[in-house]
Amino acid sequence: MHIVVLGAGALGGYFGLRFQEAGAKVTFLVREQRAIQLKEQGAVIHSIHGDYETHDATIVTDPQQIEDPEVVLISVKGYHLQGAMKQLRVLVNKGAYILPVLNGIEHLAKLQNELGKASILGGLSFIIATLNDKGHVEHSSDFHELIYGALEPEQEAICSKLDKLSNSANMTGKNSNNILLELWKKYMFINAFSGVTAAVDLPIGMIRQHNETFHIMLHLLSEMKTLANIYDVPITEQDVKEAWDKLNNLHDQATSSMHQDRRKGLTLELDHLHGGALRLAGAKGIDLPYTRAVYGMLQPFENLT
Ligand SMILES: NC(=O)C1=CN([C@@H]2O[C@H](COP(=O)(O)OP(=O)(O)OC[C@H]3O[C@@H](n4cnc5c(N)ncnc54)[C@H](OP(=O)(O)O)[C@@H]3O)[C@@H](O)[C@H]2O)C=CC1
Ligand SMILES: CC(C)(CO)C(=O)C(=O)O
Repeated sequence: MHIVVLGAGALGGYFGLRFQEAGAKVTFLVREQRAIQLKEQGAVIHSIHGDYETHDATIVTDPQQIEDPEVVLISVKGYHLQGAMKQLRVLVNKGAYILPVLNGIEHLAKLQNELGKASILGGLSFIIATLNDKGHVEHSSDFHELIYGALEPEQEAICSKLDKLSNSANMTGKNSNNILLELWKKYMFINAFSGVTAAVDLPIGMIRQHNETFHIMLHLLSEMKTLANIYDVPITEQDVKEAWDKLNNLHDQATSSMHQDRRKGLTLELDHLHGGALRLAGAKGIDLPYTRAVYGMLQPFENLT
């Protein structure tokens, strides 16, 4: 199977290399600086599930060079999605399906509108990974789950093929028959987890020691449930409870990619995540006060670079 990874950062680097390790053909479509770094430093995963390293990854900067792409795993940050659209269009025209694994929800409609519904699969991931100063992937969670699923019936065959590959790789793969619901559950979770960890600049363990602070996460979960329900996505109280249990059980040092970005002074995905939720709420005439407050607290840190 030929997988193209567009956005060979923490997430794309991790899953792309796991696919390569499992024997798939993988092409990393990157920008110039990242191409230089990957060629100089190698493509490397450090992980509690086993390290992997290669110095002969296929790295290209021009999508025209890619032949017979089957699935494009796109793992850029929300604020870079529009900039990648031209490259994606070239790959769709060559017959590829697009598997976005960004957090959030707004990107799905954007991709479907620009590239057509038939080409866009649903996808998300549970993993805690970041790039170190050599551009190597540092994976620190015991989970490394990639979830994908058909948004249109004719996409089921490619999802099955991807599932077979994922299940032979060093990762947890899941072919979901309700990927939209999974996406919204993840969106609910991430807005609570990333919002508070990034706003107070602390990992989950310290937050749990302060009841009032920790409970802001519960309010955020609840607002995201309300929003999902307004959009006819049947997130239940049980789903909120499961997300809350998860927040209670993460290891003390666990934190969000948005918080890691804040620590590094990088641009935050704030507009894509919390901003997106506020836009969706506004379109239905409701407000999300906790989400708005977290959004306001994080805005000064959104674009420091
Ligand atoms: N990291 C994590 O643990 C998790 C992240 N996520 C989500 O996954 C998504 C990606 O996050 P993450 O991997 O952490 O982000 P990173 O910043 O580590 O990686 C994003 C990569 O995208 C590249 N990129 C941006 N635009 C383009 C382009 N036009 N062409 C080629 N490459 C491009 C960047 O390259 P360049 O170096 O050129 O800027 C960068 O390497 C986000 O939506 C995040 O919320 C979800 C679950 C967990
Ligand atoms: C919550 C987590 C760590 C799960 O994958 C995540 O998606 C993120 O921080 O971006």
